[in-house]
Amino acid sequence: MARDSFRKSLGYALSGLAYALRTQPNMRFHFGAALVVVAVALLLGVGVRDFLFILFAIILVVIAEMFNTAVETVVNLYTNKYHPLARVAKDVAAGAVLLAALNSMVVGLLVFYPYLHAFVRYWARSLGGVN
Ligand SMILES: Nc1ncnc2c1ncn2[C@@H]1O[C@H](COP(=O)(O)OP(=O)(O)OP(=O)(O)O)[C@@H](O)[C@H]1O
Repeated sequence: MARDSFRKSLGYALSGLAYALRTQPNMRFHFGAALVVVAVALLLGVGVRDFLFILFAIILVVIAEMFNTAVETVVNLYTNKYHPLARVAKDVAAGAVLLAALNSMVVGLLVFYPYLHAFVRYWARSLGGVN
């Protein structure tokens, strides 16, 4: 019984995730960017802690985007006419996505900077440039 109910809930949750991916171009962009970032992190061999920071930042953006989609959907269900509160709800939800995205950029810069710096120095040195 409990297992059936868990399976059903999991199905609903996965269909919510699939809906967001299918209908939200931003969500697809976040997923694409996340794949690239994870691939670069693996290529550079970042440490486990740094990898976790990156993972948390990525997941935070995806979660914010999904709540944004949920808020937009509920607002659209309620009204398709202009309403100042509808604007506030959508703008606040969009603001959450923006914050999560800015956070992921800062995390990415802080985590990747030493690796990219070392990488650039290595190539510069092997090309006989900067020491
Ligand atoms: N019913 C409404 N009343 C008032 N303002 C609205 C309403 N619907 C949307 N807006 C304003 O338009 C902006 C964009 O709304 P919209 O629903 O197109 O979101 P979006 O971010 O473009 O959606 P998507 O993620 O699907 O691209 C909102 O952030 C809000 O400022």
